[in-house]
Amino acid sequence: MHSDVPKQDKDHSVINVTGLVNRFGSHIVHDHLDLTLERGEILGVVGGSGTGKSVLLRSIVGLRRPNEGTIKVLGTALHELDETERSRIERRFGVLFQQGALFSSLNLQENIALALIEHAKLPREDAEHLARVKLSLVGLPPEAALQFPESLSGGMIKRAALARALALDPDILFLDEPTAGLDPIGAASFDQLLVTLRNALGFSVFLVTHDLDTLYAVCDRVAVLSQKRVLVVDTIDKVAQTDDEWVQDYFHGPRGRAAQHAHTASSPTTDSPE
Ligand SMILES: Nc1ncnc2c1ncn2[C@@H]1O[C@H](COP(=O)(O)OP(=O)(O)OP(=O)(O)O)[C@@H](O)[C@H]1O
Repeated sequence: MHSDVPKQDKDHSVINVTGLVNRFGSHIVHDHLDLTLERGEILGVVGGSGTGKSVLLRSIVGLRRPNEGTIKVLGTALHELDETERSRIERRFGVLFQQGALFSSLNLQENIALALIEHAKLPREDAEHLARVKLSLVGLPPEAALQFPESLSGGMIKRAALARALALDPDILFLDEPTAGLDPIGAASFDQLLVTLRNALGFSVFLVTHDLDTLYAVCDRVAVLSQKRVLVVDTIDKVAQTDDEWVQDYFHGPRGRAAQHAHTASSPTTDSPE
């Protein structure tokens, strides 16, 4: 599936993290961590619990100011910008947090329109029209536009949250555990949707996940966080060969082997033209 990656310009990475340090009191989470997200790629970020995946994501999207280091997003160092300039760059991000975070008092169309009214200053009618387009983009039926989050399945909520993250046509999509809580069929269908949209729209994806099936199905590269840094970042097959205890347990334990077999078995079918 990842053979379909849009053409990448290796000189134009969209995120450059250099020498990142994050600490909470005496607890050092990141110690001079470096990482790059290339234009158009889906980068999976994995690591044991507490290795700092979410803190890294929050630092990059500007929700946490790092103690040291530089984070360049789309060529600009975020933390050097004033509020107005930063929000201009941040509009080019789409973020989907683990807890979907749709407003329960708004229907789906209103949830998505809100971002368009607030940030793109669209009139309500245009915003709601565009919201319906986004909902259909993520595969939701027209009638879902008027439904409220509480009446939807977990899979539909994830899709609606993705539609909202895509509302402003982002250059970079940040996803924190997007398939958590979905059954395997719902998760596989979300993975497929993500690849389809990335191929069609060309955005870059920073994906934090524990889901091995997702890693095999969607990621062009995988970064492993360990010992306060990026231990390795490469294609999943190369990462899986890294001589590290956590990597070996993760990729070659029972779940890792099952995910790899499932991917190998499905590859010829998914890669062949329809
Ligand atoms: N606001 C905070 N105050 C203090 N410590 C924090 C704070 N946020 C995160 N941490 C600590 O930073 C470390 C990294 O947390 P983070 O949530 O990024 O881990 P993670 O890799 O995403 O873990 P998981 O896979 O379990 O979600 C943890 O030890 C956590 O307790």
